[in-house]
Amino acid sequence: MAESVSGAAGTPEPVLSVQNVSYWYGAKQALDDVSFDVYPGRVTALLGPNGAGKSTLFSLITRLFDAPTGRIEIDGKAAAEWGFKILAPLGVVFQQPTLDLDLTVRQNLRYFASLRGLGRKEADTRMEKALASLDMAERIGEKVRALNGGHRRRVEIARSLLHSPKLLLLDEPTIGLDDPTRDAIVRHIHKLAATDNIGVLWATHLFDEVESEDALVVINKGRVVARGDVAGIEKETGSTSLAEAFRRLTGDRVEEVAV
Ligand SMILES: Nc1ncnc2c1ncn2[C@@H]1O[C@H](COP(=O)(O)OP(=O)(O)OP(=O)(O)O)[C@@H](O)[C@H]1O
Repeated sequence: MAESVSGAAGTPEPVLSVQNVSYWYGAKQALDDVSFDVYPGRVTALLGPNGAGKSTLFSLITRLFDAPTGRIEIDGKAAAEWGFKILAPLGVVFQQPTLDLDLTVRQNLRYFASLRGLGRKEADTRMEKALASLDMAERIGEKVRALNGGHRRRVEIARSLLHSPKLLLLDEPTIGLDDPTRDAIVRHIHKLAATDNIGVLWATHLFDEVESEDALVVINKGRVVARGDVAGIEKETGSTSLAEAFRRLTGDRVEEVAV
């Protein structure tokens, strides 16, 4: 299998590098020798069915869990080198919403900004910009409880961007959203990756959220079963669509694919 999702001359350094990571919950192995890189300015889709190990991987990258084997580097440095600043380069949107429903959008974002050490003036400027880019500027004074699911997700995405992260981690961010809202979020994140040069790791089990220009890591039962670009993976699996490739790769007879 190729060693990285890209490899062309002039490729920038990865903003996230996951190298030979395995993880066990007691006797149950959740990840088995997982390796891949995420590059700035591009979305890397981490595609896998339920139970594949995507959330476990996110917990390791964000240091909720310690990886007993392998190495994870963010912006060229392992956790020990980052020390207490480990979360500085990371923006995270978890699967479960974490906004305070009884606070306004502004209060939620200000609270998070102060946790990240941003001053009030700078926080307000950044929050207005992030909300405007998500078409949410006029909702800033509303309580989160009054927003629908799609708008709450947009607020969470805006919050994850306040401190200008280099790496954005999204764990199934469109769960429970209708198709138009889902499409809008997918489009926005792709645009954001390119314009702000952010490396995005997007975990999903929905292959239609993957765009043709994305880097792709397919994970199944804790193992990376394909890694590369979408067209290459379709070709290597003898498939005419990503849906077909995904079915082949995550069916009972899983084979490794080098692209
Ligand atoms: N706390 C835990 N204790 C034991 N096994 C666990 C625990 N959490 C997850 N697992 C198992 O580890 C494997 C990977 O789970 P994980 O939640 O990382 O997958 P996932 O791809 O994120 O799936 P989902 O989208 O359903 O959350 C699964 O087999 C799951 O049952």
